[in-house]
Amino acid sequence: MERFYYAAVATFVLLFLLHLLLMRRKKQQRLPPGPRLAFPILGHLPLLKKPLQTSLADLAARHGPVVHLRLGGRHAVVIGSAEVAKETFSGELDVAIANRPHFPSVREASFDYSVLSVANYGALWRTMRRVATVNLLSAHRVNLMSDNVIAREIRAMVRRLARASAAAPGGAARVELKRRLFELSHSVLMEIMAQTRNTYSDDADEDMSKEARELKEIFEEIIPLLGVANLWDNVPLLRWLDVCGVQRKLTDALNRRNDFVFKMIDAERHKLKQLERKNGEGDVNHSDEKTSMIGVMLSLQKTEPDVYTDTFINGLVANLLGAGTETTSTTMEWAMALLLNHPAVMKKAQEEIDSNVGMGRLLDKNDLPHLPYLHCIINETLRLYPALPMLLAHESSTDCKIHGYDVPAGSMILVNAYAIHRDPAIWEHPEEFRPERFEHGRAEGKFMMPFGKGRRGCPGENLAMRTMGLVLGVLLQFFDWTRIGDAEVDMTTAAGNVMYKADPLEALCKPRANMSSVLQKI
Ligand code: HEM
Repeated sequence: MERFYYAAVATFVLLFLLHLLLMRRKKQQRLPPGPRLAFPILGHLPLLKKPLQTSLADLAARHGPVVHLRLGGRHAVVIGSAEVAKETFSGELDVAIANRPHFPSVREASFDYSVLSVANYGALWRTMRRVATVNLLSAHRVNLMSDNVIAREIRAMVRRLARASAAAPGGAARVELKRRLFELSHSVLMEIMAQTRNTYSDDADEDMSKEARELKEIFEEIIPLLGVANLWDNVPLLRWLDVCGVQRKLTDALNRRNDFVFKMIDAERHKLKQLERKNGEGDVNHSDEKTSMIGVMLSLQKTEPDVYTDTFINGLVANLLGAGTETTSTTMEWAMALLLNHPAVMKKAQEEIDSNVGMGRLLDKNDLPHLPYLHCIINETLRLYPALPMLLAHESSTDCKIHGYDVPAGSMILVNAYAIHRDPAIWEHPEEFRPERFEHGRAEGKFMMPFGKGRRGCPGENLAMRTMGLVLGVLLQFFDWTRIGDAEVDMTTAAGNVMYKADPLEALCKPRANMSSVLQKI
């Protein structure tokens, strides 16, 4: 009994000393400044308004370029200036903040955090990143894809728009640009992943292959559920009670997504086997333009089956489709909205295309380097409306220092790209759409980060820039676009991780008179 008594006292004293040590360490820490008022359990969460990027920009205006918050039980550090962002994404600090925060809803959607965009910095992430950047999204593969997969989808879109215009009164069709651009981006990525149009010999005039449409519908179910699940990420009670059956619905939709992608992998495997039987195994080139991304990964599976499992392939396919579709289509939607509100800019871009490409053929990838003004329009759109205004959240794996402040291990790092791109100290008239600010290298040295920076920066930048250049270029080359009615397009942003336009964009589209002969041939 006496022994038990001494052991209990010793444990108590030890715990007390440990507590004192931790408190002392905490006092010694120099955390970044932040709001004093914090709520029990929720911390500063109730102070954050939507959209998050403007609410956090307001906090930065009060507390400075590095702000400390408590979000639920986590430390969070918000970076709001180009200078601090540059420092954060370089050298050792870039490594120290290269993890991703883990949330229960993300775990459900990501095979236990084993997909590229949410995996922690480590061996698995490195393998996925290498496969994505070297084998799937490299400049070489993007070049190969531009002439076939991407060009084919763009031609189909031009044909559909021309038909819709021909059938419309006055030859000008009312077009839901948001939906069209989303479907085009999704379809391009689906074709890159699995070439479903070829496999299932769909009518090339259909908006999307049967598979692309089905997967799009599953994604459309999952995304709002993840939005609702954000709440239970911070309030576990809601998760345990499974309010409104969100958990059940999410699990069901994710299972269907996984089954669907596994079926796509099987179909691609079957296609490759047939090809190998026909041509002899050694004679099938897995890196040519005809091989889909799934095909490339299946060839890697042959040499390293333990690494490139079907689950690995499934995770990467779902991740790239999810990460690439909304971002690319939303950026193009913003670009078209800006052009509709600035007809002189649209005209200047059309004149550039007419004089460099001519009127006898469809613009292609080789024309893009000769269309600098189009490039300026895309850059200016990315500056004003970065699709991921807060990037993706990072997490520090060790204690580190940002801008002289202590950042404890496990802190969430949020970077306000939206605020950085609109900093009046760097950009003249930052709220205005002025593509000319990028002309003749005028913006050289000015810091922008629409694709993030450092190790976790976007691996799809090449593909996104190529797709956006080709799609916007062709839309301007073939059609005149006008607003519906006299009012300016409303540029209000919706709340969310992706910066959507609150009102889906619609416009009137009419084939340009001098392009009719080329239109017949497409
Ligand atoms: C305009 C289009 C796009 C924009 C603005 C964009 C932007 C971004 C940003 C800001 C990040 C986060 C960077 C960070 O956390 O520091 C990111 C990550 C990522 N993006 Fe993109 N992206 C675009 C298109 C694409 C495309 C087409 C793909 C692939 C098909 C893609 C795949 C990814 C992946 C896999 C990640 C996670 C990388 C990692 O965690 O290592 N993105 N993107």
